[in-house]
Amino acid sequence: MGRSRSLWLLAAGTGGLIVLAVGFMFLVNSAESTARIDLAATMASPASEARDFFQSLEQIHQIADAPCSPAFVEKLRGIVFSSLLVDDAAYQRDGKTLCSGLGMPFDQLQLPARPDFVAGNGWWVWSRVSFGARSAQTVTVIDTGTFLLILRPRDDGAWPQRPDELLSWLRIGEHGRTEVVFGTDIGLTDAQLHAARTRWTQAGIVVPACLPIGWDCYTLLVPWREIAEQHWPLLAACAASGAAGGLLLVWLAFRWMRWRYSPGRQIRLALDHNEFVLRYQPIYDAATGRYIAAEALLRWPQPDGSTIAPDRFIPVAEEAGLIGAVTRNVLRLMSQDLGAWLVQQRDFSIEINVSPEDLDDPLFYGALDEFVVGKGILPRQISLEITERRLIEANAGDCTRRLRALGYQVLIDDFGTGYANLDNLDALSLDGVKIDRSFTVHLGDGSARSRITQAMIELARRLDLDLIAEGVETVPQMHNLLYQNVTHMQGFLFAQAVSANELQTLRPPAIVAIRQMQMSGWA
Ligand SMILES: Nc1nc2c(ncn2[C@@H]2O[C@@H]3COP(=O)(O)O[C@H]4[C@@H](O)[C@H](n5cnc6c(=O)[nH]c(N)nc65)O[C@@H]4COP(=O)(O)O[C@H]3[C@H]2O)c(=O)[nH]1
Repeated sequence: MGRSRSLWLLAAGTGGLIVLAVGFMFLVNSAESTARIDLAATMASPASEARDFFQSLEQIHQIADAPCSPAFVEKLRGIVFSSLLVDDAAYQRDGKTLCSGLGMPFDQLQLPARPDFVAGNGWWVWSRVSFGARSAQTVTVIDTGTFLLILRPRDDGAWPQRPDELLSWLRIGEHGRTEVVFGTDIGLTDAQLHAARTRWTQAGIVVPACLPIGWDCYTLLVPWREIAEQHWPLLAACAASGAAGGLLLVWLAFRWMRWRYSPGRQIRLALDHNEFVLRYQPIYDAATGRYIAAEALLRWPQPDGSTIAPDRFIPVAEEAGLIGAVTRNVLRLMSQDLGAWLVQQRDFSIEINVSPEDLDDPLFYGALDEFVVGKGILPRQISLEITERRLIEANAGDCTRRLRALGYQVLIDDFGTGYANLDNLDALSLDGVKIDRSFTVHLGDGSARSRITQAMIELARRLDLDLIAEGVETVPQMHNLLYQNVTHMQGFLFAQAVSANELQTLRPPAIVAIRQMQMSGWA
């Protein structure tokens, strides 16, 4: 996945979550403001009722006429008429009602002997009192000592029964101050209320609201269900985008983890940290009795002292598109290790494994210029080995011709394992072939493979190709090769892959020297 695509997906995922968060904040905000408006509206009604009540009471107290005189009753009636809350008011002395604004028969009031409760200033309050004659209607009666006031029942008929409930609607303060308190407080402290901070609880959003000076603060619980019901389309959209964003991010995180710990990335890091090293396996020329070349073989040392073989990481590098970088790294290491030495040893060459992808990669040609020509190494001192099957698949004739024109040698690696026929080999323009170990191992054992090897050697010779036998492990194998005039050999019989320093001081093993003497008769 491309980097810019990942960034887009990351942005989309984060965007989804932001939409969810913003949408959710919006919902909460809207629920909050709705709740505050509701609160204010709910407050306004009992507050105005309370104000109306006290205003009426004050006006009654201010009537200067003689109690129950026609003028007094006239004024009382006027006050009662203009009040929304007070149904009637009566003057009483020594527990007896003497007159009332509307002339209501107060003796028909069925007031129980004990009031429902006594307010802070000593007023007696009866709630849900009914008239004897009109029992259907219930009212609240407040006895202030001098006056009796009949309060109209609320529209919803919900006059509370208990003093604390009544107080929750209409509290008569000690100094005549009107306070309205709702019973919705669900456990906020005064400090919390005054900070007016919205709280999220399991049940819903708790919205605190305080009325202007002198008024108490209230809380209102807006249940989640209510919020969801009111804003479900927005909620659904937010939830969908949030879920999509979340999934996208989880998926991206998963991909990132896979990338982070992928073998491809480990190889990239190993290249960046210069962790790879080269070992060189010498190639022996039985005709001259000397090592004439060496194959550069990559190794990946691990912190625990072990080494990862190229068979394991080269295919991964190819799959991850890193083989070009690996090959350039090999060229760099080789020129570092042996550049100066190769300038002294003009007859010695190094074989480098390259991948068909390298052949039309301009960076590869740049690396050849930099690490071969640029270090004074002659191009003919470098042989480029390409696996037979891959070379045919890549149809790389033009590239091999170009490389040979530049002076490099081109060899087919693992010859015999692919399907090169005469035409292929001719079209590829090669310098030589390396007989694969799987054939060398059967040399001289009379098997079909052994006969095929003979045929391959014949074929290469007819095409005038150099021959190198890989994987020579035993003296009979060496004999057999010499018998067939194959003199260039590579294998554990001669040497394993060694460091650059060891390569420069390596002597052919004794067994080879002895056999070489015998061989000189056959060659
Ligand atoms: N049993 C046995 N094995 C022998 C004998 N003589 C040589 N070998 C092993 O055979 C392999 C020869 O290299 P290859 O065929 O090019 O096969 C190489 C080559 O295809 C690839 N490779 C190694 N280095 C590079 C590199 O730098 N670039 C690329 N693209 N491929 C590389 O990895 C393969 C394996 O490399 P190595 O593990 O180093 O294994 C080497 C070498 O150690 C022998 O007598 N007996």
